[in-house]
Amino acid sequence: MDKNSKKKEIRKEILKHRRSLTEEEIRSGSHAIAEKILSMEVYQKAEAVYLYIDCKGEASVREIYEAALRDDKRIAAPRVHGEDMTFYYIHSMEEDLEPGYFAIPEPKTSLPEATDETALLLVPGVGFDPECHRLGYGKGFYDRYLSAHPKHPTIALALDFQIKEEIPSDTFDVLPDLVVTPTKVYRHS
Ligand SMILES: Nc1nc2c(c(=O)[nH]1)N(C=O)[C@@H](CNc1ccc(C(=O)N[C@@H](CCC(=O)O)C(=O)O)cc1)CN2
Ligand SMILES: Nc1ncnc2c1ncn2[C@@H]1O[C@H](COP(=O)(O)OP(=O)(O)OP(=O)(O)O)[C@@H](O)[C@H]1O
Repeated sequence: MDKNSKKKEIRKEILKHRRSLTEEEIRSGSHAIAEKILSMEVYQKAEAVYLYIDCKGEASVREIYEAALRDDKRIAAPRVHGEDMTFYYIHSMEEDLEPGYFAIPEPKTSLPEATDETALLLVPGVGFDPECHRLGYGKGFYDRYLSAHPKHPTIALALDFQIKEEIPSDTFDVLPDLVVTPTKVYRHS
């Protein structure tokens, strides 16, 4: 099977599994992930955190968002423009977002564009492998963003079922520095 068909197959399988999760599974897994990330120096030293607005069974960034607010860090979230993604600073998930690309809440364009090139960037994903290869929705938004903004430290969040033995990789893939799950931290070699 070619690489893209293989990716499609893995994506389909993981998304199917994701739809069967309970709120409680997502909540407890996301809590364990948040505890790990919040204890890391890379979080504690970050002046800003670029997060994603989780939906449809993705690992939740809520606790990290709340901690970052308390810790007086700047917080930014992505908005899709054509093939690209721009981050905007937000103060509140309740007030600063509106429904956007595929109904994912996105920051309003009246907000200031984020300019913190060394912010800690939290990466969403559909699947990962122990070498930190990442499978997304197949549109390449994070690969393109990270190849244009290479200075961010990056941490991907995943529940354990999202880790597969091997995700086929492409030369343009930009791997996150770490993949954090409720039970493990993966770092590529
Ligand atoms: N929470 C979150 N925000 C994000 C991303 C993400 O992965 N997660 N993105 C990362 O790139 C960007 C948006 N990328 C997306 C790319 C494709 C689809 C998409 O095709 N969705 C379809 C099919 C998914 C499915 O089969 O479930 C859909 O929602 O119907 C959605 C988002 C920016 N914001
Ligand atoms: N740096 C880049 N410059 C231009 N195109 C790119 C770049 N990175 C990825 N792409 C394009 O994006 C498409 C999707 O890539 P890939 O299958 O790796 O997506 P994905 O990582 O699963 O999805 P996503 O990043 O949206 O969550 C590819 O067809 C590729 O051509």
